[in-house]
This record gives sequence, C-alpha cells and structure tokens, in this order.
Amino acid sequence: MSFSKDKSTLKNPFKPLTPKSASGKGKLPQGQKTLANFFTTNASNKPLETKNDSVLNSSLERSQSFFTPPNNSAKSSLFLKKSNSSLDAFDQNDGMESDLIEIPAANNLKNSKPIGSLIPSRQTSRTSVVSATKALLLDNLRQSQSQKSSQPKKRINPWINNPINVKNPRLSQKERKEFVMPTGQSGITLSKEQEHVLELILKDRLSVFYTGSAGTGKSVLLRELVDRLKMLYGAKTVAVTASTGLAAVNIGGLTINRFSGCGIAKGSKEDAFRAASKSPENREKWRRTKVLIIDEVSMLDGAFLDKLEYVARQMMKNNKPFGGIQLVLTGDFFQLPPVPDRNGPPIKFCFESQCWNTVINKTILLQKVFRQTDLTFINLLNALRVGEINGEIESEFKKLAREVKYDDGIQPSELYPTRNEVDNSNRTRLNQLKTSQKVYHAEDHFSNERQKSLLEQTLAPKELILKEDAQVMMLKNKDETLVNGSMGKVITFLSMNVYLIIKERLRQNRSTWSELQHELRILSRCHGCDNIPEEAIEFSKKSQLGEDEFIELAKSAIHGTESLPLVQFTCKGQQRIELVERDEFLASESRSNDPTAASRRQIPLVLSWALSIHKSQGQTLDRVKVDLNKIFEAGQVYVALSRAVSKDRLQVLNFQKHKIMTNPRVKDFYKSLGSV
Ligand SMILES: Nc1ncnc2c1ncn2[C@@H]1O[C@H](COP(=O)(O)OP(=O)(O)OP(=O)(O)O)[C@@H](O)[C@H]1O
Repeated sequence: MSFSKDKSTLKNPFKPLTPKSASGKGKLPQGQKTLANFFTTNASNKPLETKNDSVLNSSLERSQSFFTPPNNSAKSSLFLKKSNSSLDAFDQNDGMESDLIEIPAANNLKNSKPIGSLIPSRQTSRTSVVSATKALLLDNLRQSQSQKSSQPKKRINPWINNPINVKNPRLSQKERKEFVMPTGQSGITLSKEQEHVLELILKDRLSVFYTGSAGTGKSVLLRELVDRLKMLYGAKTVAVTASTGLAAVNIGGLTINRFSGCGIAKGSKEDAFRAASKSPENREKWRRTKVLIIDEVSMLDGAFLDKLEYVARQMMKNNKPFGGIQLVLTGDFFQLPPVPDRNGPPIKFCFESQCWNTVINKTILLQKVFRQTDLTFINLLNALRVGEINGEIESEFKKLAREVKYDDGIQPSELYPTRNEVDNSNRTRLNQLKTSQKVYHAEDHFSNERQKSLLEQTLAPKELILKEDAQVMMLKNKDETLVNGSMGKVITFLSMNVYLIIKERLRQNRSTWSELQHELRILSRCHGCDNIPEEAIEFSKKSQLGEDEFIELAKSAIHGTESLPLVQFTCKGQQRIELVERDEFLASESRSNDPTAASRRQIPLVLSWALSIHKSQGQTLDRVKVDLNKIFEAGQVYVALSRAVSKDRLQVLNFQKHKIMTNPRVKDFYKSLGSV
C-alpha cells in the first residue's frame, strides 16, 4: 500500500462533506433514477404499489393512504381510520369476501353471535394499534368515540420511529367492557373473518382452533391476537407457544415442550406431570396462565396434546377441560405433519387426540387467501392442498417448468426438501462468485450447554459468509416494506460512518446507481488498510463523487467500524438500499426481558438462493423455484408451492402427479368440517 498524496494535503475525513461537490454533474438521461432514489428512510411515506388491480389491493392502497408520515412527538403508535366514508367503502369490498365457515364442535359451549352484533362500532373496531400502554389505549378509545365529527386522526408508524412499549397494560373489568380492540400490524387491516376469530376469543372467551389454507392470514391474525390478549390480561398470563423452535421464534414465543416443562414427554401423562411440576417456577407459570396459544399445530403430536391437557388440569387443580385455561390452536393440517418418532408409536394428529372435542369449543376456517390474488393460481394451489389433481391441473403445473427471467438480477429462492441440498446449492452458488468476501461470526450469549445448543436453532447462522453479489434474505421485520423474507443482493461491505456520509451525499448527487456501485466497492477495499490503497487513489481521479471527496471517503473507510453488508432489496416491487446491522436473535426458550436469556447477535441475513421447505413454512416468498424430485412427505409440495405470490414468479421442475401426497386422515378431518 502506498500514498500518492501527502497526508497533510488531504481534507479532514471526518469533516462533513459540503454539497459543493455535488454540483456540476450532468443531468440524468430520461427515465433513469438517481441513486438517492433507492435509499429510503421511511417506506411508509409511499403507498403500496402492486400490479394487480384486485379488490384486495385497492382496499390496501386505500387504507395505506390514510397514514400520515411518522411523528415522534405524537402519542405513539395509534393508527386510526380517517373517516366513515372510507370505512364504508372498505366494508363494501369486505362484502365480496367469501362467507365465513364456522364449525361448532360437538360440545360447543355457546353459539357465536352474528358478526354485526359482535362488533358494536365498525369504526372503532377498524382502528389500528401496534402497541400501546393502558393510558394510550383508553385515550384511543375516548378519541375514537368522539371522532365522528372531528378532524381525521394523525397516524404514525411505530414500527419505524417508536419503540414498542407494552408493559403489562392491563385494563380493569370496566375498562375492558368499554374497550373495543383496534387492529394494527404495520397497517394491515384485518378482514371480517379474521376479526370474527378475535371476537370469539377476546369477547366470548372460547377455546378456538382456527385453520385455513396457506396465506389466509393465520400468522397475521395470531400476532394481532397475542398483542391484544396481553393488553387485556397482562403479558404473563398469555402463553405464546408453537410446536417447533422455528415457529416459536417467528411469534416470539417458546416451544410448547419448554413452556409446559414436560420436555419431550415420551412417557405417560403422569410422567409428564411429574416433570412439569418439579420446578416451583413452572408450577407458578401454569397457574397464572389464562390463555394458551399453540401455533403450527399440524406439527404437534396428538398424544402430546392429551398429556398436556392432563398436566393442565393437575396444575390448575381444576377438572374443566385444560384446567379451565382458554386454548387457541392454529395451523393447517394439510401442511407439514408431526415428525415421526422411529422408535415410538405412530404419530397422531391433534384432531385425533382424545381431548380434541372436549377442549375445542369452536373451529373456524379462514377462507380468504391474501398471499395470492390470482384466482386461477389459488384454485390450483387448493387442488394441490387436497391432492385432487386431474389431467388439466397436472398440465397447468407442468407448464410452470419454464424458466422465469427477472430483470433485477435477483434469482428465485430454490426450495428443497432436505437441508443438505439447501447447503450444497447455496455453497455452490457462493463459490461461483469471484467477488469480495466477508465472514460474520455470531456473538452468542448463553449460560449453559443447553442454551448454547438452542441457539443453533435460530435462523441466524453461527458463521455467515457473504460475498458481493450474493443473494440474501432478510430475517427481521424492519418496517412496513423491509420485512422477514425480503430478498436482496449484497452490493458491497461498508462501515456505518462511510455509509452515512455517502447516504447524505447521494441525496444531493445525480449519479446513477450503476456508476456508483463500482466506487462503493473500491471504498469497501479501503476498510482496515494502513493507507489508502493504490487502486483507490488511481480511481479517485475519475470518481463520480469528485477526486477530493473520494479520497476523504477512502480515509474514513480505513478507520471505519465493522464493515456491514450494503444490500439492494426488492421490497414490494421497489428497489431499496440498506446497510444491514447486527440484530438480536433469542433462543426459542428465552424471553426478551430475561437477563439470563440466550441470544445471538448476528447480521439478520441468510443466503437465499436455496431454502429448505421446512424453513419456508410460514414464509411469503417473492420468487420461487422448486424441484419436486426428492419430495418425501405429505404436504411438502403444497407448502413449497404455496409460498409463491403468483404463478408468474414460480418455476416448478419435475411435477408428477404421484408425488403429490395428502394424508387421507387429514382429508377426512377437513371433510368432516365440510371444507373439502
Ligand atoms: N387482513 C389482511 N390484509 C392484507 N394482507 C394480509 C391480511 N392478512 C394476511 N395478509 C398477508 O397475507 C400474507 C400471508 O399471511 P400469513 O403468513 O399470515 O398467512 P398464513 O395463513 O399464516 O400462511 P401459511 O399457512 O402459509 O403460514 C402475508 O403477506 C400477509 O401480510
């Protein structure tokens, strides 16, 4: 490394850059975007853009346009609908949704009321909340009640600007009666059928199993439900669990095995109770539980559910079903089944458990599919779900073998049944790149070997190897458009200080993206060097940023903090560039407020040329390629193909009718619900 300029003649790299150097650049050719356009600080300023002019999208656009830009000084996190007329317009569209199917279980305690009578005020029930303290909730209630004649309320987006702060905001009995829960989650307005499920659980206090095909919004509904239940009863009384570690991580909960204290519960129900009651903390946890939520219930063994039911009655010293605990189960039994135990008895689905009919008061089928909007595609997926593939449907799927070309260079996620195939595919693709590489080692915090091994279940890898041009997927929700599952491409690696200068600089600059990508890569090479590399000095003479400015940036890059991946994401059809910082991943059995929680700090990205079908369950993927050659499990093909948002962005290789496996017991169960 050498200097071609005397250090003393160089400007102070830490001095803010002046706009002066931005001047003098030629105008952009027509239609070309400046790089500054790609850097978005607040995606919520833009309405959602979708190609389909469907009822759903137009509803979404309308509801999106009601948001005002974030406002820090506002009383945080309350979203309110703008006016009655817009609500009416929305409701008309709602009328086009398919009818609710509600299946009373054999012993239903109550019949549910008609939707209209369950929702006293359409206006308040359509208001939105993401997080709020008790005071804010009541404030919202008062405001919304006096809102009809007043000004439209300002909305702010707490996901972006405000920390979420739900500290056990319990409402009193009286307050609860008055309180009509608002809806939230990054601007998503729940559909009638989703709201109906909430009403059954929150108002009628029924134990509910809600199901529905892939993409019907079960997870969206669950997240909303968890927020609301915690607000109503207090966080500690709501047990949020899932059948697998991965699913538990997705909803910020524990595995049901861990929550219950039963462990793997291979023995009798009495053994399970003995294990669970060993620790006083565990007994206390059970006794304060009012609601138990279990997600991805298709993967939960029915025999385990029976043991749990017994444990609950013993713990609560109450002989009512589940010891009087309200139960909320969700999942789709046509998706992945429980993992069989080679040495144990054959698996049972939960609906085959002895307690099922006693503990579930209501079963609800969500019918409206949100993930896809093309009705033909939805029908094809439904045929796949129930395994009814006639010649016509088979030929439709076979047509999807064609290659799909994407003009932004981001390749589709390849889905494979086995982890080995996934690792091989990603490794091969990474090795093919001859670009710069960076290795990120996870920063793990744990207090024992068990916690250490649990950390390996988090989505974030212990060692993440990235290269420029590598295809990656985001693992965290950042705001409305950059979410878990967003796909992108690594541009280069920059330290935060250089990124901030460049970001500011590019707001005033009219250079195009293709012109600057190379400059950023050269700046990236300066990181950690003793002196400015020759290559950078040479390049500075033709830099779009101007020679002096480029040299200043190069000096900043030398002294920069950790070099982080700069990623170009495609979010809801728009390009967006972000420097991705480390984030925290809790082990599945840890709680965020527990100081002894096991956690991993890692860059929230994974290579995403390939994913396992198992990991893809629960995800919405923008572009998908599936090879059905090695499929071995019922539900696998359905899970894989139903991740795609449209047929146009799905490639299916080796589609053969005989590969589509559906469990006949699952089919019979759904037939008994009248849905097949
Ligand atoms: N009420 C709604 N309005 C608009 N979009 C919604 C709504 N509910 C869900 N969605 C969207 O539909 C997509 C699928 O939702 P979600 O993942 O909750 O479905 P799911 O039933 O859990 O699917 P799966 O069974 O495949 O895991 C997501 O992109 C989500 O944002």
